[in-house]
Amino acid sequence: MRNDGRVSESVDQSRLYPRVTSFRFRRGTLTTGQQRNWDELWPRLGRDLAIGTDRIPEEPLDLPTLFGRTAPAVLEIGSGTGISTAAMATAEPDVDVLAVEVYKPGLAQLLGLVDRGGLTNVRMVRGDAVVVLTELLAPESLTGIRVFFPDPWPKSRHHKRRLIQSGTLELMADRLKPGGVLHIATDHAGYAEWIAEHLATQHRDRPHVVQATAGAPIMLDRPTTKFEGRAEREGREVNEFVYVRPQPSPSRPTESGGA
Ligand SMILES: C[S@@+](CC[C@H](N)C(=O)[O-])C[C@H]1O[C@@H](n2cnc3c(N)ncnc32)[C@H](O)[C@@H]1O
Repeated sequence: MRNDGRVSESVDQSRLYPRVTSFRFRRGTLTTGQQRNWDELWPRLGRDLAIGTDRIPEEPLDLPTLFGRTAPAVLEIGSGTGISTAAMATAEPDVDVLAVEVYKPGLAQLLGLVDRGGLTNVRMVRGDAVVVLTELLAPESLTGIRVFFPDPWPKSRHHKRRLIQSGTLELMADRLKPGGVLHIATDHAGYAEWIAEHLATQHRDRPHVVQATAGAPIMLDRPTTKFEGRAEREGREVNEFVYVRPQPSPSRPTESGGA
């Protein structure tokens, strides 16, 4: 597809495109209240991305301008109905949250939660999170990335649609600041195995994440969403992955003692 130079050279583009999307379009009608929220709030809080192969590249986001301040920023991929987004943004007012979702009624619900909660630290994008990562966000711009209950695409022939792939992991790692956290949760055993395998086989000489061993710079407590509640009732284990982008290793002194 494109590479206009904005994408960090360290991310292997050939592993991202061509790609199939990790979502399927779902029709969704807004309730009257949601439509009112959409009309009133979306122009201020949300941004629509074009979808399709013939679209023109998106303008990159300037996070301080978007949020009106400079603060640690978290990207939540596939925010669904925004339950976790709103709860975590409420609990962490000093952190800015960018929620990306393709499902319009979910975003409309989140708009309502943001409005009722008086939240000033949430912004939304309607579109493909891979486009957001590739075109809108700069390398080392995020303190966290949350991927809660990504669609598991359980059939083997659909595994290529899973959001977590080597290329997307590398892209996520590239967009994280050193020390930034990638937090993934899934209730699907097969997807958990897949994620663990992909995390374990990252190229260590390319942007990557490693298992977190110390405290994280953002909260890790999630509220129970619809997906987690159902998993609990049905006896499925929720697997959680908390990984961080390592700090660059300090340059070794040369033999003459210089840096
Ligand atoms: C299974 S739901 C989980 C929703 C929410 N995270 C939760 O825990 O309730 C997965 C969501 O991810 C969204 N999604 C999947 N791939 C996406 C992508 N590439 N960009 C944006 N949203 C995506 C889907 O539309 C769906 O709403």
